[in-house]
Amino acid sequence: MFLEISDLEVRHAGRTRAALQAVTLGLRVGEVGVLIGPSGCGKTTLLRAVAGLDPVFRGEIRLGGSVVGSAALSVAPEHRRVGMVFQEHALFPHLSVGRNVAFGIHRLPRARQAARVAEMLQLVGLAGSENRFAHELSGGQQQRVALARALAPGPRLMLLDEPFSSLDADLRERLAHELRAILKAAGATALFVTHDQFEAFAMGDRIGVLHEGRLHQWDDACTLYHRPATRFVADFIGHGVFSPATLVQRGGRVVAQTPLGELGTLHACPPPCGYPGGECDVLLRADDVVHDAHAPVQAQIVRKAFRGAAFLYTLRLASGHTLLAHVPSHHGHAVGEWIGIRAQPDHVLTFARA
Ligand SMILES: Nc1ncnc2c1ncn2[C@@H]1O[C@H](COP(=O)(O)OP(=O)(O)OP(=O)(O)O)[C@@H](O)[C@H]1O
Repeated sequence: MFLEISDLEVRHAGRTRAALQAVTLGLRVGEVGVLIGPSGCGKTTLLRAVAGLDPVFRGEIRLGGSVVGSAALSVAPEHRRVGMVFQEHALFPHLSVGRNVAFGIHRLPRARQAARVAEMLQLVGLAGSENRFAHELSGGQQQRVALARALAPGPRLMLLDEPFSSLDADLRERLAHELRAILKAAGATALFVTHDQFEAFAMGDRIGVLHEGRLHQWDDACTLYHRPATRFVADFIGHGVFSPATLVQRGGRVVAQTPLGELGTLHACPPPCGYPGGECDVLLRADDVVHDAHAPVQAQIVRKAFRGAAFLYTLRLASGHTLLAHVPSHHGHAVGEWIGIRAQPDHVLTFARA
């Protein structure tokens, strides 16, 4: 691993609760890692600890095999060779784009500086913009200049803290894909913070879900979605609801009795004895619940949200349980209408009752 964080604990002065606890993760050279989680979960603190801006209380941070941060040792931020891009673009408005990008490489001979600036601007899609001024650029262009500036000194690791949060949704999504391509072209290893899971999925080779200072899971997007390690991750990633279920053994297989009927394809499902009396909750995502006019179970549409090809329906069963379903948008059901629904999950995820 190139970046290795083990059992990291970070505490802020005057706070009783640790901002980060027992965080362990690793990134290989050239990988992009993304941290997501609700506001205050510790994302920025983790980046700041890696940069050397917040002290380590317990555990270790290693870069390229050497410890850069522990309770006993802290390599100064400027000696970690880490590049940073933060929310606000923080370009120098009175300097040209070229001078901004050259900021971290002013010790190089002028000709080499100019060549490196041109190379970085080419990489971020702003070739030939050296003489423009920061205030003449759009928000997205300014962020790309900030990225070029951070990449110019050839950092070993790039840290990006919600660099697109001030931009509109469309531009953000496009830039997330572009940024990934730029980081890959530069061969950069990067750790990126966002609270937007679509951005995380677009960017990350590995994604970490943080909650109240603890890392619940560190995995690729597919595993995170299909095999959430905890109830919190299951809830945070993707649209879904927990539905009460009773697991029962029937012959050689386990079935889950739910308000939507019996679910029988329980991949990697624990035996009923895994929960007291087989009573647990199953996660039903909006994609797992389909509209079927012939289904015996009926649900009332409580809310509809247009999502392009599909509507996201919030449904209520006669039992009072709530469900979510993606229903193709050519169906013209009205709010209040009762429709037939069926569960067809690929696999069923079970959790202990909250
Ligand atoms: N300098 C500080 N002094 C004291 N407490 C702090 C300091 N910085 C952060 N905290 C606290 O540490 C916890 C983690 O904060 P952090 O900024 O890392 O969260 P975050 O996930 O980046 O949040 P957001 O998404 O809102 O930026 C929060 O409870 C926060 O209030």
